[in-house]
Amino acid sequence: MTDYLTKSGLSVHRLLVDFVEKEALPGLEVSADQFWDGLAGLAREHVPTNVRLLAKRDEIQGKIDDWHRRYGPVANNPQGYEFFLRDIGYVVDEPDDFTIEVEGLDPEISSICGPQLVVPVSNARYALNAANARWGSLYDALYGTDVISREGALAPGKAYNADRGAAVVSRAAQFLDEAFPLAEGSHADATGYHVIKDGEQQVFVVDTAAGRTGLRDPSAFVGYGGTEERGELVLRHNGLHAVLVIDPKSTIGATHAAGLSDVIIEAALTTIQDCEDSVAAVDAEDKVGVYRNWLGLMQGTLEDTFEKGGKALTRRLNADREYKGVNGQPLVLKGRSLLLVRNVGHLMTTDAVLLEGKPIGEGLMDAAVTALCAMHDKGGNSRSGAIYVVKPKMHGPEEVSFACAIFASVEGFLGLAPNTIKIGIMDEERRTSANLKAAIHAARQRVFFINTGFLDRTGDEIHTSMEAGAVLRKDEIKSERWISSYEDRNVLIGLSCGFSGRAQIGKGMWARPDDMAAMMDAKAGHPNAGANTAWVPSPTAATLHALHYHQVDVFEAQKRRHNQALPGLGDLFSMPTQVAYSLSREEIVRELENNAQGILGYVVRWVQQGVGCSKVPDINNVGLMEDRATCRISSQAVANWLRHGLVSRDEVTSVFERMAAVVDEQNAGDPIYRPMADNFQSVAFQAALDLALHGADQPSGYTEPLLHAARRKVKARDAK
Ligand SMILES: CC(=O)SCCNC(=O)CCNC(=O)[C@H](O)C(C)(C)COP(=O)(O)OP(=O)(O)OC[C@H]1O[C@@H](n2cnc3c(N)ncnc32)[C@H](O)[C@@H]1OP(=O)(O)O
Ligand SMILES: O=CC(=O)O
Ligand SMILES: [Mg+2]
Repeated sequence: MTDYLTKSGLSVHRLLVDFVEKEALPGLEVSADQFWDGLAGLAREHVPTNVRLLAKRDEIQGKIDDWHRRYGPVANNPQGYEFFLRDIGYVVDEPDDFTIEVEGLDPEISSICGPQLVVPVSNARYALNAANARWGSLYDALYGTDVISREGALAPGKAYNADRGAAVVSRAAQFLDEAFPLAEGSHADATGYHVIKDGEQQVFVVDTAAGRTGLRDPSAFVGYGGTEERGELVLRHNGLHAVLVIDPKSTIGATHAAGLSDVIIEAALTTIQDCEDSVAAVDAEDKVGVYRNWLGLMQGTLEDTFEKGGKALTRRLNADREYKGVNGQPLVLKGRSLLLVRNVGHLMTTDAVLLEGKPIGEGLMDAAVTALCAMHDKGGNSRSGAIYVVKPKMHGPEEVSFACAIFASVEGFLGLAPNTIKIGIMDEERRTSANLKAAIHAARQRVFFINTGFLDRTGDEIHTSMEAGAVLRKDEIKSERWISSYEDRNVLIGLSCGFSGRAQIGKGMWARPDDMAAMMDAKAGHPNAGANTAWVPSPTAATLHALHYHQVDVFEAQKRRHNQALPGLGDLFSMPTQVAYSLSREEIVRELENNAQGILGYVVRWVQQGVGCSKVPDINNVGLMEDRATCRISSQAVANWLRHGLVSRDEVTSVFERMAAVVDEQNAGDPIYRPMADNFQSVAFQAALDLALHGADQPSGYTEPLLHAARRKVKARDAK
C-alpha cells in the first residue's frame, strides 16, 4: 500500500490525510476538499517564491564571502562594507515613519507585561505544563532553586528543611513588600490577613504586632475566594495578579504567623508552543504528532498520562480561576497562558506533502495546519479570536512579506477574516536586524511581536562573517558591541513604530535552566530596557521572572527610551574577527572540547531519540539548554576555527572522539541510549562531526538539514 494519497493534485502522506480529515476538520465549517484545494493552491502559489528566496540567501552569502576574501574583516573598511551591503540589496531603503496597524490583540500581548515561556509542543506533558504555567507557586520556585542559597543551613536536603522554608517565606514577604506595600510595616510581620466589609466594598486588612493596617494602595486588592479552611486573596499590580493562600492548617501555613501557605504568582502570560528549534520532527509521522498536540491544546482536550514519583498522573489543561470581586461581581482570571505557536522557517521542505513529486516548504504546511487547528479555539485561548504564529529565521523584509502572503492565502482558503493570523517577527538573522523597520512595515497589519536576544542571531553572525577571520570564543562573541546594538535597535525601532501599548517587544531565552539566581540578575534588565516580555525555559523560571514585571512598569520604561538615538548600522556590523589569534593552545583546545561536548550531547538525543531540546552539561558541568540554535552557534564556531586554521580537521575529529566518551558517561543512566565512543561510524556521532566539519557549507549555518537526514536514517533503520 502506498503511503501517499492524491488530494487536489498533491500527493499527501496518509498519516497527514487521516489527521486532517478525521481529527482536525471535524467540528469546523471547512470541508476536506476546501482544505486540500487550498493547500494545493498555497503550494502552487508560494513554492516558487520560497525557492527564489532561499537562492537569494545563498547568492548574498556568496557575495559577502567574496567581499571578506578581498578586504578582510569589516574593521578594515566599515563604510565600504555598509556601502557594499546596500549595493547588493542586503540593506534596503527604510520606509517613512509609520505606526503598526495591527488590531484584535489580546491584553497579554498589548497591555500586560510578563514572561514568555517556550516549550516543545511535541512533548504533551511539558506542553500542558507550559499552558498551565500561567500560575506558579512562588514558595516552590524559591525553595527549589538557587535563588535561595543552597549553602550551609539552607541546603535543601532530602526532607523539608525548615530553615530553608523560613528563608523562602522571608523572600516572598520581600516581594510582597515591593509589589504590595502595606500602609504601615511589612508583610514579614503579618500575623493575620483578612477581608472585612466596609459598606458595599470588601477591604483587605493585615494584622501585625503593631496593630491593624492595609495596603498602601487599597485598589490593589481585587478579589477573594477559596474555602473556610483555605482562603485566597487576590492582589493586582502592573496588571499582574498574585494570590495569597491562607491555610493555617497546612504544613507550611502552620509555620507562618498569618497562615500564609503560598503566594501564587501570575507567571507565563504567554507560551510559545514550539514546532521549531526545540522539536525534532522530520517526517509525516512526527509532524502529525506535533499538530495533534497543538490541536488538543486548541480544543482544550489534550491530556497526558505518565508516571511521576511512582504514581500514574494524568495532566490536563487548568480551568479559569474564579473569585468574587471586591465590588461583588465575579472575578474570572484566565487559568492558562495565552498560547502562541511557532511554525518552522522558510528553509526546510517536507515530504509529508508532494507537489509534482517534490516536497513542499515545511513552513507552508505548518501555516495551513496550525491555523486549521487553531480554528477550534472558541475563546478559551484568544479572547479576541486571533491566531498567533511566531515565525523564525526570516532574512529581511522580503521574507517577512512572504510569510504574510502565506498567511493571507491560508486565511483565504480557510475562510478566516483577513489578518486573523498575527505574526511574531523573530529578529534572529542579521539581515532582519539591519532592516527591522522595513520588516515591521511589511507586517504592520499583523505583527504582534518583535523579539531579540536570540541564540540563532549569534549563529548567523558567525556564519555571515565566516570568511572575515577567526571568531572569538562563543561566550565572548555575545558580549561584544554588535549585540548591544542589536538589542537597542530592536527596542528603539519597535517603540518608533508604535509598539508601546499595542504589541510586544521581547527579549530572548535564558539558556541555563538550573541557574535561577543568575537569571534573576540578568533578566531584571529586560523590563528596564523596555521589553514587554522575555523568554524563559521552564515554568519555574516564568514564576521567578514574573517578579521583575512587578519591579518595573514597562510602559514607563518605554517612555523613558522613546526619544533615545538609534544606534547606526556600524555597530551592528562590528562583530570582531581576527586573522591572528591571541588564545593559547590550551584555551583553544578547551573551547573546542566545550563546543564538541555540547554538539554531541545535543545531537545524540536528537538523532537517536527524536528529542529536540535537552539539558546538556558544558565543560564546567553547568547544565545548558541546548536546541537547534545553540547547536548552530557551537557548530559554526568550530567550523570557523577550522576554516581559519586554528584547529585542524584531525584535531576536531579526535576531540569529538574523546568527548563522545564523556557524553556517553553523562547518558549512562538512560536505558535506550546507544553509546558513541565504541562506534564512531554511528549515525549520531557522524552527524555531530559533520555539523562541525561541514558547518561552513550549511545554508546560513543551520543545523536542520544534517539533523533531519541523520534522524531519518535512524528511523528507517529502527523501522526494519
Ligand atoms: C533558541 C530557542 O529557540 S529557545 C526555545 C526552545 N527552547 C525551549 O523551548 C526550552 C524548553 N525547555 C525544555 O525543554 C526543558 O526545560 C529543558 C530540556 C531545558 C530541561 O528539561 P528537563 O531536564 O526535563 O527539566 P527538569 O528535569 O529540570 O524539569 C522537568 C519538569 O519541568 C517541566 N518543564 C521543564 N521545562 C518546561 C517547559 N519549557 N514547559 C513546561 N514544562 C517544563 C516538565 O514538565 C517537568 O515537570 P513534570 O515532571 O511535572 O512534567
Ligand atoms: O529561537 C530562538 C533562538 O534563541 O534562536
Ligand atoms: Mg532560533
